[in-house]
Amino acid sequence: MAPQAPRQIPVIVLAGFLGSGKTTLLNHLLGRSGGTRVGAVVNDFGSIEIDAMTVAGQVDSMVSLGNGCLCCAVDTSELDEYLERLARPAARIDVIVIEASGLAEPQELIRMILASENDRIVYGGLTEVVDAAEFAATRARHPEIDRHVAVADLVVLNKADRIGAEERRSLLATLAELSPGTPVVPAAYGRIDPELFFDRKPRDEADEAVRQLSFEDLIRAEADAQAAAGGEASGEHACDGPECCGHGPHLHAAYESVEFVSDAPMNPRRLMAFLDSRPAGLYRIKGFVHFDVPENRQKFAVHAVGDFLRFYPSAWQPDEERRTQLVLIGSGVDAAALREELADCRETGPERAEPDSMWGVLRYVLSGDEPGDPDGSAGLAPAEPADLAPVEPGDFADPEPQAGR
Ligand SMILES: Nc1nc2c(ncn2[C@@H]2O[C@H](COP(=O)(O)OP(=O)(O)OP(=O)(O)O)[C@@H](O)[C@H]2O)c(=O)[nH]1
Repeated sequence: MAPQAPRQIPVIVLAGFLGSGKTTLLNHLLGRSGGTRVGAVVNDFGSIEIDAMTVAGQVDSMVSLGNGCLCCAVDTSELDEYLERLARPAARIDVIVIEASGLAEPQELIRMILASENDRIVYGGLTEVVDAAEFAATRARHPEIDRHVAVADLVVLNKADRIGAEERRSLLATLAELSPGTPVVPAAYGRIDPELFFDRKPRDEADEAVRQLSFEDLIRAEADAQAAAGGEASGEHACDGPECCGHGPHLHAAYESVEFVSDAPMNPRRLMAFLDSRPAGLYRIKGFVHFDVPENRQKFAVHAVGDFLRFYPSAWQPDEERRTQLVLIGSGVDAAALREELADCRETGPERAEPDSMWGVLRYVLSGDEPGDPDGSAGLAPAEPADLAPVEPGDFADPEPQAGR
């Protein structure tokens, strides 16, 4: 009897602009993977690997890559090494998910996976997560996003809880136009059916409009782009700069990340003043905050995406160092000034902040009726759509949150 060819492990790329909900979706899938063993490559744009910390502990095997976008930070052979680690038979992984940074070029990742010499893996498709509340503004700033949607095999219209029926209809029509024939799944908190992700049915090869891009397609696309740019095409991707791929600057060329770490606790009022006045270019903030305020000594995960701001309290692990770790990602931001402003938010004296100093923070915490973080990872993936905590009139000395925040 001829030996059976080993089953190939699908490698799925999970992409989407900054803060669209990739980690939330991945956590949802990991919590519901059943017997499917998932390996993950998690790529953080900043050098503090917040996403990796959030996913760790849930995934069966993980490789984390910080400080840059996968599309430029590694080449095919390096990515191959990471995939090799996850695909080794001893790990018994069924599917590998690459969570790209919110600024990565998915096409470059696909190209690298298709060029992989590892015969235990096979490209499994691109899932593009779209932030329903931010998509229109993001497209206006970055028309390149259209290209990402166009090459997707599955589009998740996430944060559907943040938009109305009319906007939802209009977004679905736009997405259908950008990626004809591609399934679009509206979701809140990335709660899609795991079957959709792990067990995707092969596309109908006869249907040109909806079929998955092949390596030849990508080579051809690259050749066309290179020819248009007056250069030579090559099969191997060796990205050496923002303009190198022939289709305009990579998204991350316009962004920088600023990291902030403090062992001293943060003063809640000063931190809220910083967050409420954050510059428009500072699109994304994520991380964990340590407040040493009586009754509020939990670990507070914080997320800002555009105008959106939320805190998610959870318990510190017994052996976890209580410290603040933040990554701020923006365009045209003054990194030194941001670091200085954050340093000024630290508690300096021996006196402790009063419990009522937390009110400004607690306004951005999900209400007590919410099931909260289902996996205990960092409060990043509430199991239900969320409202802000109910606020009694006159409860707070500070003004109400601004619209959208
Ligand atoms: N209202 C609402 N918030 C969501 C939804 N999905 C995710 N979020 C919140 O959006 C914020 C960002 O989510 P993440 O999953 O960290 O986004 P991401 O795409 O991994 O972010 P980057 O890796 O920085 O690009 C968090 O506060 C999430 O709780 C959703 O469907 N609705």
